[in-house]
Amino acid sequence: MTLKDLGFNKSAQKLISLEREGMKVGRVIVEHKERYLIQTPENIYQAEITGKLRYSAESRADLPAVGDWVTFSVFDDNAAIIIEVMPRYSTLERQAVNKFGEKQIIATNVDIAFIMQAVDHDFNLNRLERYIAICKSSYIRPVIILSKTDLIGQEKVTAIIESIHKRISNVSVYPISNETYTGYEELKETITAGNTYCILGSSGVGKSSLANNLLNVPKLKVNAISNSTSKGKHTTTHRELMILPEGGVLIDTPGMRELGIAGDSDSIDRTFDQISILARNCKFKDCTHTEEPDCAVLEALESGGLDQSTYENYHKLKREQAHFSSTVAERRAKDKKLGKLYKRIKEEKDKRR
Ligand SMILES: Nc1nc2c(ncn2[C@@H]2O[C@H](COP(=O)(O)OP(=O)(O)OP(=O)(O)O)[C@@H](O)[C@H]2O)c(=O)[nH]1
Ligand SMILES: [Zn+2]
Repeated sequence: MTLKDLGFNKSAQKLISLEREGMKVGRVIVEHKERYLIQTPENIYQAEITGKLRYSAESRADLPAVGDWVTFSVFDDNAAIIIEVMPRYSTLERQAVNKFGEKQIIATNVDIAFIMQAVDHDFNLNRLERYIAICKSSYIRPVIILSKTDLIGQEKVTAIIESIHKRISNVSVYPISNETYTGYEELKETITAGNTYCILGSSGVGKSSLANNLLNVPKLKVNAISNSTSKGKHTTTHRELMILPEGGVLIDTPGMRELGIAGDSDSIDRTFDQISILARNCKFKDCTHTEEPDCAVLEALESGGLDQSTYENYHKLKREQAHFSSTVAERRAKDKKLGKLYKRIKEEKDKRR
């Protein structure tokens, strides 16, 4: 195995130097309560972080996450201490439920996300757009996978693909069936060594089935593994970062199951290409496309050149975004105010001495 097999590609090379004297470089494959498994081409290490790293971390985001490249040193046998988390070229995160609106990292250094929707009742263009927005704000390339094509006719599949292309540009769509393996050849051709992948989508769309099929895990074996882990055995078999047999790395963490919007508002604009192109012709540069005169977006909406649902989804995402960023901004402002207050109190004290 080489570092490339573990996903060390050009994007990583740009940020990460491997010249670390006396230290090892590896990739985090499991994170659980500040305990980690690190994989190198030769070995897997159980690791903790240095006290320095813990205390200098300003938030959870500064601690290692699955997908991170880290430097570490080894003391007896397989025990290791993580010294440094290397810079990330992409970060998949979600708005955590914690009170500060702090983002929670789901995985890092992911190149491509397979956004999965089933062609039966799960199919929903707004939700697709939402996932694409998440990917773009995370610097991850989205690819759409339509699953369960065995449940409907080819004509309907074609119609769904057309409806996607009408709303969403520059994203490839792969129709597959996990039952009949239809579409797998085309999909596998896009998977290349050195890249890291993840699968996003609602519950029940077939994410585990896809992962198992890509990993060539026989169905029976999946059950055997989950049985042994539920008995509380030490779970070295449990990995959240796996190497695909034909090359490429797949990350599957529990956090991927539920995602919200947590990104910059630009990413939404980038997703809604059509709207941003129209917006260039709005009279006002800061047009919100809601009530302004000479708004090119509203005009397109009226003339039918812009889909009503695209327009509504755009505003919905913007609102969520605004809500999210205001909580973070408010917190920052509060911290700043507190900081000033502490400083003033200290100054007053010093004066009195
Ligand atoms: N007919 C059909 N059924 C499928 C296909 N893919 C998955 N299923 C079935 O759909 C159900 C859910 O599949 P999973 O792979 O567990 O879906 P998931 O997205 O991992 O679901 P969560 O674990 O809840 O997130 C299972 O009963 C699968 O057998 C498919 O392509 N065609
Ligand atoms: Zn406008």
